[in-house]
Amino acid sequence: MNTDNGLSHPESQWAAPFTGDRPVSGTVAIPGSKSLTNRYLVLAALASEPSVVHKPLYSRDSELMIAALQQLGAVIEPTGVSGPFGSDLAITPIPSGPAADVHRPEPRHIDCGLAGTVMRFVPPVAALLNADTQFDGDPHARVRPMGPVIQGLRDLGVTVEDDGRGTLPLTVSGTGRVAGGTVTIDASGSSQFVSALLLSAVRFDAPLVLKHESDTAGVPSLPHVAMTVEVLREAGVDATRVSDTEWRVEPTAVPGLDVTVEPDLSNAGPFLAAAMVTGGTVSIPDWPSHTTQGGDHWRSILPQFGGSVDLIDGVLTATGPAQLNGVDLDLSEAGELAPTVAAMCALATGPSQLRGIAHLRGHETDRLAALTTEINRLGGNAEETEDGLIITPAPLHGGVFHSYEDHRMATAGAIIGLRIPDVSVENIGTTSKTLPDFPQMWTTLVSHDA
Ligand SMILES: O=C(O)C1=C[C@@H](OP(=O)(O)O)[C@@H](O)[C@H](O)C1
Ligand SMILES: C=C(OP(=O)(O)O)C(=O)O
Repeated sequence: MNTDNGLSHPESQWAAPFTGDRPVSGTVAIPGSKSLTNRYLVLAALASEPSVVHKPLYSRDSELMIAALQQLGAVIEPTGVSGPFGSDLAITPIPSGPAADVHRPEPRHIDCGLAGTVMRFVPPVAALLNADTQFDGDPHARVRPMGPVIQGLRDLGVTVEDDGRGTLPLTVSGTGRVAGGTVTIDASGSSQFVSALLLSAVRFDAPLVLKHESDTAGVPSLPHVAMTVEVLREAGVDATRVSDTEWRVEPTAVPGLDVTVEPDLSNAGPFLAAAMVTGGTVSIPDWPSHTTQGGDHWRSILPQFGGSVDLIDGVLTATGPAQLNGVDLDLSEAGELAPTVAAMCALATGPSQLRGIAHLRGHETDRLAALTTEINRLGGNAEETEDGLIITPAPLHGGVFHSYEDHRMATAGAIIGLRIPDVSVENIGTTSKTLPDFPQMWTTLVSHDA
């Protein structure tokens, strides 16, 4: 069995651990949610008092968010109180008020990496400063859609310059204030366009009424918008979901936050899938009894593959079936689970159809194309539809599973490698986007004798 954690050579191929017929069983503690960590950081930076975020995620996406907010004037430091995944964070907010800088400072530069939360959530924060802020990121970040954030800010009176493609790179020229008002955007490409404007609206001059209008589709990943509204409301902000196409946020002097980040339930997915595809049993502690994370959908998804799921005293336990069923799933509410689901479908005994995820073409990579190519490269039978994938059982064989700089592609390859010998994942280090310890955690779980 391979025990190289792959981190020493992040560009190399990582031999995925293969278990043969042995069930994978064990307990895996999962670090904090990317989505909650980055929302809390943004809101803490916009608050009117210092905040503490307990159990934050430490990963490339959250570190990019910390660096971005520091560029804009927030002070973010470890408190010195540490848990298993790192220190809690103390955040002193960005100084508020119009023209906080008497002399307009030199332009600031923000690296978004490939983080959707950074490239979407931070430009509206920059709009609140009396400064120019330039945003850019990884090569693939330059094709992820940004148009509705740009248009929304322009409709609010903010000057945003891009090269006309509606993507990074772009420059936000803030004046120190954003008026607020009613704005309509097409958020069918990403729920993050909605969350971005709602979060910064706490510091707008007047209430924000944000509407979604589209000829093609509704807002995907609605639980993530619900998460934004809940994070705002828990912080004392008057934020309202009027409908699935309209939200309202009142400007509020946000008191300091004292919040604890839940484990990342989407990142629990590959470990639960390990139980599912090998007929094993995997438990995840600290599963929240109430959550807005889309990853809570595992509780309804895994039984459709034939597995069983129990949530007892905050521990979620999944047990895999003798043979995986195919599934027919609308994943529009939880598209970020799709690569993990697709890996299970590729190992299932019946055909599967995944629907409602056309917007995955704008994720870290075009995930529908990437999953189709990589599953078929290993002998599988996957095809793209207009809004998803059809995956039909076919005998798989070993080979290289390419990750396209996408953490969830890399973990999908690892799942398939549990059951198919000689699968290598190219650039397993890309899992550092949200789960830097993935290779070590995976190897530890898979090597564990139940
Ligand atoms: O707001 C967030 O934290 C996220 C929203 C979703 O984006 P999309 O609506 O673009 O799928 C999700 O897929 C992404 O991983 C995180
Ligand atoms: C789509 C994802 O990330 P991002 O926040 O970069 O959009 C994801 O993590 O699956």
